[in-house]
Amino acid sequence: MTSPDALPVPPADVLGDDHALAGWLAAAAGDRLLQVREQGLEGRELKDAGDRAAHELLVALLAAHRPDDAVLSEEAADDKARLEADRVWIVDPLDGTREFSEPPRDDWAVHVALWTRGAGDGTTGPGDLTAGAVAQPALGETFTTGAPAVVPPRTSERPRIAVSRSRPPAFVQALATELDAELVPMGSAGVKVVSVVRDVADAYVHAGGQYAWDNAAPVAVARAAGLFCSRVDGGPLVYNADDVSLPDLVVCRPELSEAILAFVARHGTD
Ligand SMILES: Nc1ncnc2c1ncn2[C@@H]1O[C@H](COP(=O)(O)O)[C@@H](OP(=O)(O)O)[C@H]1O
Ligand SMILES: [Mg+2]
Repeated sequence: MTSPDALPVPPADVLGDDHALAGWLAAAAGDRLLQVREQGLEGRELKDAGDRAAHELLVALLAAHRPDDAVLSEEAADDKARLEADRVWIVDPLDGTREFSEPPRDDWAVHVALWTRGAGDGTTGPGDLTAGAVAQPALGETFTTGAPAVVPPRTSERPRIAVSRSRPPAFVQALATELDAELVPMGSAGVKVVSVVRDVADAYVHAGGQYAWDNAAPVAVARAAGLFCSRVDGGPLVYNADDVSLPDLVVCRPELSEAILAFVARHGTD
């Protein structure tokens, strides 16, 4: 257990700003995960210790600083109170748990997103994401909606598609062939989205399974940076739905969305 007196304290200017708080929370959990990685654990023990430590820290900090808000975390039961709440933090305390347990890999992340009732244009249900942050602690980087990243000019003429390292959807290989694209396998949905923000990749395409916590914060950060985000059928990404499954998405430079969605419309994702 994280004892309350071991909790880091957010600076005053962070407390009043959801964007800043999301970034500070993700970075704080990332620092905790870097400490856990130094404890000499391996394999399943290291994965479990990381998941638990980051989850407990985020839940304790949210209880301390946003006591009226609901929380949906990968590492806790979904009590559905969130469906009546006006504000819901959607967190994945450790995304890319597998890669976290394989030092010195750096492709793992902390995701913190805020969903707010009444936000959005009505296409994404009763509310939408209003703040978010993705920390990539092993790089010492945190990307937030508060200070949206400026996506640099594209350095690769040939599109680079970030794809799951352990569960790449089969259709993405055919998509890459059609677009004359290169596949870039890596762990963590957050790291793949951040790789598009950083011009390490130009698109992230996934299907076959994922949950709201895997992509909420990455999508908040990607939208703020001006990237295109949708389901693979072009439909909206809906958060804080009853069903936490959100199995597919496309995040890409805007100029690639048409070709990717057209491929999926023609060939499906089987
Ligand atoms: N087919 C699938 N079904 C369920 N979850 C999936 C999945 N493919 C990827 N994910 C989840 O999405 C996150 C990123 O996966 P990947 O690294 O393979 O791209 C991981 O989250 P966690 O590490 O939080 O479990 C992983 O569990
Ligand atoms: Mg995850």
